[in-house]
Amino acid sequence: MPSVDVTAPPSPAVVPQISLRDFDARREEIKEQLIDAASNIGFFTLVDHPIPLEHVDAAFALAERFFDLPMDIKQKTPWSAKNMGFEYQSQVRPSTGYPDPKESYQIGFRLDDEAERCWPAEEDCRGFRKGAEAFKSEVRELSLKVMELLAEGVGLPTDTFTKGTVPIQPDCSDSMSTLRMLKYHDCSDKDFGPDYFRAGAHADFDVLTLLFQREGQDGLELCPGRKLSTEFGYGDEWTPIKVERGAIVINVGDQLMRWSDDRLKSTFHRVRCPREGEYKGPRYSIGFFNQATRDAVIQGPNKAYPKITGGEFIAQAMQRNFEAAMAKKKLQTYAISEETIKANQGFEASGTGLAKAAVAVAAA
Ligand SMILES: O=C(O)CCC(=O)C(=O)O
Ligand SMILES: [Fe+2]
Repeated sequence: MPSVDVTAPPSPAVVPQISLRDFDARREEIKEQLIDAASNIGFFTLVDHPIPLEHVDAAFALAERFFDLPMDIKQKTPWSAKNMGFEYQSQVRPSTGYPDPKESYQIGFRLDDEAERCWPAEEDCRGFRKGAEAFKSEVRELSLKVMELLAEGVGLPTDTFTKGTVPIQPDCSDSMSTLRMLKYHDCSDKDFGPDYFRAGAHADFDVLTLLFQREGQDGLELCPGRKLSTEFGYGDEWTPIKVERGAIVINVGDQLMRWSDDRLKSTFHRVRCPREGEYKGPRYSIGFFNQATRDAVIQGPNKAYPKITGGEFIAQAMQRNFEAAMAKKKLQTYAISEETIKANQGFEASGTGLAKAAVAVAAA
């Protein structure tokens, strides 16, 4: 009998590309392709979608305009626990134990005073709010289409995920969904070695993530969860997702995995640092995170898990992440700099709520 070599590394995953061409006529076919990709790998790219390239370029230009501002101006709109505002090197991943070397600015859907104060003043960043709002709406519009097909495909009412992420009208105060502009720091003249990541391995907490990347700024890699044979995939084979102009990378998050009774897979991914000979300048990306509203009740068609609200789900995920980050204490690979600690001072809350964890671990 032939023996099976269990030590052989798994073969790299193939990330399916799905075209939305002739959407109305091909709706059923596209639904099947989405379900197939989401069930088998949890990641796919979307092409022939309605978002014009110029709009994506304009959104990246806005992101650059914002991130180029002096730190004290950016800190006028600090991140709030409602998932909006600016943070700097404060997102600690349990897989690494150090904060991702990046900064980000998040835009939510809430319409209250707290949301209002998260916007940079017009005189600080001309045209930012108008442009970012327009892009956010456009991306949300597209994500609705995808989420409707995914809901039908797993046997739930069409509007389950769309109603459960951003209530359409009129009150969005419950929303945790967010458009997030990201800038990973310049790595020129630095050599971090193979164990240092721009974004440490993680799975997203949300329902569905849409990610825009820029050509020449690669680094995103994925490792489907079922192939993870070691903690966070160290030593496993990771599949790079090369940036392709116009293609949007989409992935299933943990909330959708639970909402589909684990049929759709939330897959581990990470952003590696550039290697010698590769472009080492900053990397920009823009993610749209469809997150369940605080009160949305998450339960799959076969009721494989008890009901949980979006709010409870996130609270539990944050707690797990916090504990894992504390347990990891891997800060020997990366000492939090004075600059980071100073930059985070005065923040009411920061990053994913894990900044305190970072500082606490640094002090331990
Ligand atoms: O910036 C990227 O390419 C990936 C970002 C990501 O995975 C995240 O923010 O959850
Ligand atoms: Fe992610």
